[in-house]
Amino acid sequence: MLKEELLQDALHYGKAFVHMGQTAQYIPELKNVSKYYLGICTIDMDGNVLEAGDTNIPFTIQSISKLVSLILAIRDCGADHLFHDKVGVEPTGDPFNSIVKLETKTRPFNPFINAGAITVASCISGKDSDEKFGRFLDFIRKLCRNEEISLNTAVYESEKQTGDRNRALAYYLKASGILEGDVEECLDFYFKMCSVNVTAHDIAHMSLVLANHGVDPASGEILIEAKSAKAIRALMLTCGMYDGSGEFAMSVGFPAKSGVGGGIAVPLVNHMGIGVFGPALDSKGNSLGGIKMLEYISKRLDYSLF
Ligand SMILES: NC(=O)CC[C@H](N)C(=O)O
Repeated sequence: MLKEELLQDALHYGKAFVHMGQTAQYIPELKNVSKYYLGICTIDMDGNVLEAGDTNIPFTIQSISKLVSLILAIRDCGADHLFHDKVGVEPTGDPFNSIVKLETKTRPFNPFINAGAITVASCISGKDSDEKFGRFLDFIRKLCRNEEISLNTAVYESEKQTGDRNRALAYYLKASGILEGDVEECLDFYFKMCSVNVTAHDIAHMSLVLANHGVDPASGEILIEAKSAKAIRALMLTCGMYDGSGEFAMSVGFPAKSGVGGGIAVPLVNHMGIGVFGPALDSKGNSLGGIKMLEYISKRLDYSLF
């Protein structure tokens, strides 16, 4: 049984590693965040919340937003079209912002690397970036059960100003015929969705919905089709921690999705949702303290998918 004491122990364990990581250096606004924050929140199927550390500090969702945009894109253009014509479902073994495979393969390997997520963003319905982002916000507020979720304008502007690598990926995808529509509108939406402020508690709730096959256990509302929730959990396991996914599967054994803001979302099927925040990142862009806390919990509970 998971108890708050165990989360406190995990926090204590994770904190010992934080000094070895650093905040995302390529996004100026994220560079300035203190790397010493660390927190973990769990919510079970009955709505019981356990927390330790910095669970109410807002941070930008970054790549965890790729879960939300993927659900919307599946809804808007269908899983068959999306996974057949636009993005694959295979891990790359390359960093999240890599461009190297775009020339040899027609579609991005998976929806979680930046090239894949930018493609997915282009598949979401909406006449422009504002309309797409409005739909994104409505949906993430439901997934997190928090009406207050909003854009961190400073981070959005910082990303937009410095996102030339993402711009390069997007224009390459446009030239290959994978990305359709206006590239700048698509990128604007992508930068916005990555720059939404959330807390570890919000991420725990989103993970809970994924763990409960797409249904919000509190309201009974179906937010994600069960089939999509299953596909997304599978993709989280194989690609959610980028080129660190294999190691994470071995050491922790849970499906997870990280973001360079320091968040990790972990849905434990039929059990609970976990949300982690720790902005000190490892060399792959995953939360260092966050991974250590999850490793600790997985070992102490002897709970892993494998
Ligand atoms: N891994 C991440 O969280 C990357 C997201 C970030 N917004 C980027 O595009 O580079």
